Order: sequence, then C-alpha cells, then structure tokens
Amino acid sequence: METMVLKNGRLLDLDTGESFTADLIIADGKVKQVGRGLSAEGIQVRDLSGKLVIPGLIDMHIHLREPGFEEKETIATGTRAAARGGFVSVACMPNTKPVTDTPEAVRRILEINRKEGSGVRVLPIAAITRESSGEELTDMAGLKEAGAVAVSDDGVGVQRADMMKQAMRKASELDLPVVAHCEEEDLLVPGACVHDGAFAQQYGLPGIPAEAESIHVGRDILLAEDTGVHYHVCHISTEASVRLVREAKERGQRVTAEVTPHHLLLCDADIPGVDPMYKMNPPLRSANDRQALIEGLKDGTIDFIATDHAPHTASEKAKDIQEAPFGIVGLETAFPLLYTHLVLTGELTLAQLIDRMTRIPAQRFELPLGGPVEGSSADLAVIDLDEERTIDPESFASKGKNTPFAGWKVKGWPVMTLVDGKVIWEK
Ligand SMILES: NC(=O)N[C@@H](CC(=O)O)C(=O)O
Ligand SMILES: [Zn+2]
Ligand SMILES: [Zn+2]
Repeated sequence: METMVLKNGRLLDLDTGESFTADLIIADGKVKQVGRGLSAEGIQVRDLSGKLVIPGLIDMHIHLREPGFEEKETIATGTRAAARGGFVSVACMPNTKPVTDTPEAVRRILEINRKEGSGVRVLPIAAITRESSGEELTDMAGLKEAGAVAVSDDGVGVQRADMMKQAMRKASELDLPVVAHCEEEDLLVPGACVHDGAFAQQYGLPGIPAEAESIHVGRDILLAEDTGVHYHVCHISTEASVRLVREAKERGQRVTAEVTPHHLLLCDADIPGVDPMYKMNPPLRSANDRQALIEGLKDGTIDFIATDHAPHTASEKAKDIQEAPFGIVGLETAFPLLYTHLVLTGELTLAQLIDRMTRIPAQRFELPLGGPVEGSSADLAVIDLDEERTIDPESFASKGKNTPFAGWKVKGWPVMTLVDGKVIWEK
C-alpha cells in the first residue's frame, strides 16, 4: 500500500460550502489524518497548492460496451476515461452483447475490470428482462448475489406495464433499484432521431415526442407506488417528467432521477445543423425543458448527474442522422463542462455540483463514499479549477470521440484520481 502526504490541498465542506487548506495523510487505503503542517518523513509527498481535493466522482450511468462491442469501448479504455474524468465509481449498463442478464455475465465484468481496468470501481447494472427484450424477468436474486447494484433495460423502455410491475415487485423484495430508460415505443415514428420540436420541424426530421418519455415516468411512478421499490429515472429530459417526479417525491415515494450534462447545457435550438454528434436518446429537448431540468436539479427533484457515456465508432457516427446510433461520450468532460457552465455562471454553487456528483448518488444507491475526511476511504479526485483547456476528442482515453462539445473552452479539469489510496491516474 502506498503511503503519502497530499500537501496544501483546498478542501470543501459540502454542507456549508466553506473551503480551507489542509494536508492529508493517506495510508492503508484511507485518509488517516487531515490537518495543517503534517509531517511527512520517508513517505511520498505531493504538493497540491491551489488544487481542490474532493470525494471521487460517481457516475451511475455509463456504457462500457464490453463484451461484444469492443470496437466502441472496452472495460480498459472506458475505466481509463473514467479515471481521467475524476471518477472513482461507474455503473455500467447491460446493453452489451450478450446482454448482462445472467450472474455469470455480471461476474465476468467484475473479473475483466480487476484484470484490465484502470482501478476505477465498476458497478454492474444487470438487465430487468432477458436480453432486455421485455418478455421474461431475469434472475434478480442471482444477479444481485453476483454483484449487480441495480437492474435496467437501458437502451429500450420496458414496454409492457405488467412486466414492469412484476419487475418492481421482485426488485423490491430484493432491495434492488429499478433504473428505467423511459420510452414508450407506441409514440415513436420510424427514423425518429431528434426532439419533436422546432429543430425537427425546421429540418423536416421525424421527431421523438416529449410524452414518449413522460408517459413512462408517470406509468412507472403509479406502478411503483404500492411496491415500495426504489424507482430511478434515467437521463430525465422533459419538463413533464420533472413535474411527475417532483409530485411523487412530495407524496413521499421512493423515486429518484438523474440528468446528463448535455441535457443541462444544451437544447434543440443549440443544434447547429443536421449532425449525428447531437443525436442521443433522449434527444436534446426544448429550451423550456432544459430550464425545468436546471430547476429540478437545484431544488432536489433531480437527485444527481450521470453522464450516460455512450461511445460509438467514428464510422457509425458518420452515417446519415436517421441511421447513426444514439449517444455521446461524457466521462472526460463532465466536470469541467458543468463547472464552467453551471457553477461559474451562478446556477449552482461548487459544493452543490460536487454533492450531485458524489454524495447524493452514493446515498441514493447505498454505495460507500470516500473523501478527504479522517477515516474515510481515500477515493479522491483532485481538480485544477483554474486550468482552462479546449475539449479535444483526440486526446480522450475513451475510444469514443463522439461529443458535441469538441472545441468548447472549459475550466476545472481533474488532475489526479485516487481509489483506495492508490493514484490511478495523474496528469
Ligand atoms: N443514450 C444513448 O443515446 N445511447 C445509449 C443507450 C441509452 O442510454 O439509452 C447507448 O447505449 O448508446
Ligand atoms: Zn437510456
Ligand atoms: Zn444509457
């Protein structure tokens, strides 16, 4: 085990927002001591003057693509991308080939991560239904036993209400969260590729209506009501969905929601033209929806931020917009984008942003949380809030270069990530 002293880091109290300078002694995977002028004889010393030391980031929604789509991403490349983004834990969705729908498949992800991963913890999310085809429930008890932290058919919505209801009953018994990609296929038209709104109209493209999402959110909240299940809405994107989650929370229901950086920062009016780099599911919605997401994140209706990192190859993303796959990458740009465009603009405080990328996802999914606190596990991210750099997809560790944020100049880049007291990445 590495033992080291991190000198002169800036620490932040997430409750008060107050910051102070301190040294950290890291040993046996833990933060052993926090204080001023800590002595450091015979052990590694790193000077972090001017840098922020925060709990390592947690991303509850990413796509690692292995097994089956290694040309898009592997557990090795995806977890390296995560480390560079300041993430210490990432939950990976089951839409691989084969789908993560058996205990063996869950164990395999964990095994590959142990052997080939960057050191970031991978939390597998297993499927709700076999092959995510919506017809037959998976063995949730076995999946949980193997290490799955939740179930989801992400990539598609669970179309049948009876299937969702059965899944919620079972998941509730096992205390497994049901993580829902909300999309009603009855409301989709062939080739739908952008939000059904002004942009779709202008370019004559088939649109994805807001209700395709919201109708599932409403349905699922009703279905979940008497099961007691932890029901979590993936990549929430519409004003109506936010309203439904807010009402359910007000009634005391165990409902949580995540929002992506791209839905917080972009709307369909920002799409410069017909370009698959702006194609993701759910699509960028209206300016009004985007505002509702920001309000929802501020008032706690939306619990936390997740990237939905969805790498695809350059050739797939070069296709016609109706043929190209949905999805953009997010791990390596999430923090600086949100710091620059939500914190520096005054929408959120720095402590609020960090809370929504660390402590809140950990609380909601009952995950261990590290941080620069005596006795905590040394899962840390070090951020240089002053470093300003232009986003260059060619510099990504991810195989996926598909981002609409290329060329954006942003501040607040991670410079070091530690998991269990081990430096897993350093700039
Ligand atoms: N979000 C996306 O646009 N794409 C995801 C699937 C998903 O999250 O629904 C993918 O797997 O590529
Ligand atoms: Zn999804
Ligand atoms: Zn996803």
